[in-house]
Amino acid sequence: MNTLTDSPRKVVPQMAEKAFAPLPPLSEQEASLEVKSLNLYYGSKQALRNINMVIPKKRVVAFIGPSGCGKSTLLRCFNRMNDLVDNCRIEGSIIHEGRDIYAPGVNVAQLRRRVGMVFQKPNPFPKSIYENVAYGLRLLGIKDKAQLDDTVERSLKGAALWDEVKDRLDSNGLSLSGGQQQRLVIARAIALEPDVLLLDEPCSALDPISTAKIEELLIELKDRFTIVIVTHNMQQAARVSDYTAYMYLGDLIEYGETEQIFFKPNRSETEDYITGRFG
Ligand SMILES: Nc1ncnc2c1ncn2[C@@H]1O[C@H](COP(=O)(O)OP(=O)(O)OP(=O)(O)O)[C@@H](O)[C@H]1O
Repeated sequence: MNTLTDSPRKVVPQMAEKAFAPLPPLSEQEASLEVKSLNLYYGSKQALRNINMVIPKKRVVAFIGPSGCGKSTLLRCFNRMNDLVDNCRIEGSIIHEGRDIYAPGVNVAQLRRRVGMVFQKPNPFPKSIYENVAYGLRLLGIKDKAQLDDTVERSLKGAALWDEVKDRLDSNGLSLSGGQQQRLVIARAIALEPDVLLLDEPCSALDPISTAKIEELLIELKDRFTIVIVTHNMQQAARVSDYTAYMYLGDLIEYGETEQIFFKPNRSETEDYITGRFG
């Protein structure tokens, strides 16, 4: 039985063991990702400590915390990007669609199609706008022109970029502005119809107007996708996320509804960070 899809249940965010007060249930949402007793080491250095959390479906979850606290490391665990790091060792499990993504035999390429990723610096391929979006579909063997055209258009519309590029789909993706490039990369990711989108500081290289467009886009996209975003910008976390996780030195210090984390944190460490007394 697929426990995630067959048995709707309350999703209760679990906190680091040393967290003081239990949080109320997040909602009646189903879980998209469930992290269980996750420890991660780079060589002998432990970068994540006993992380337990549930990421609910079709919500935006933000990871915040000072530099080096493990936000990107945790994000990269969700599509096994840390597998690419030589001396990285992981203990514990992450359940996605009822399966531990770290179990033997998991097809990592397939996992990465279901759990797409957008990086800090926009990284379009040096190809046309059209081919950037069609790229993953072609890798899947899709050749039908009408199907490709349709998916490219839907994905560019989904990424709020269609109106700006529909007359120049043959132009190189690298000719777009930084903000447009980031939306192109999002279009490329959603063309594969993932169920989770991971974003690692997607706006840190963008101007405020482009940032605002991406933020609006994320709020629209959560109707279709589960979104996990790492951000240094606390206002951004407050604006776009439903749930916020505060991390410090590899620990998940507090995780809960964004409003609660920002206005009524349970932990003094969270409050110190949110109010700028620390970090
Ligand atoms: N490939 C790696 N090899 C060794 N140590 C690493 C590697 N990547 C990250 N680390 C270390 O793991 C810890 C967590 O890093 P991570 O990049 O996840 O933090 P972060 O919270 O995302 O930081 P930032 O906000 O600065 O991006 C840091 O101490 C970092 O130096």
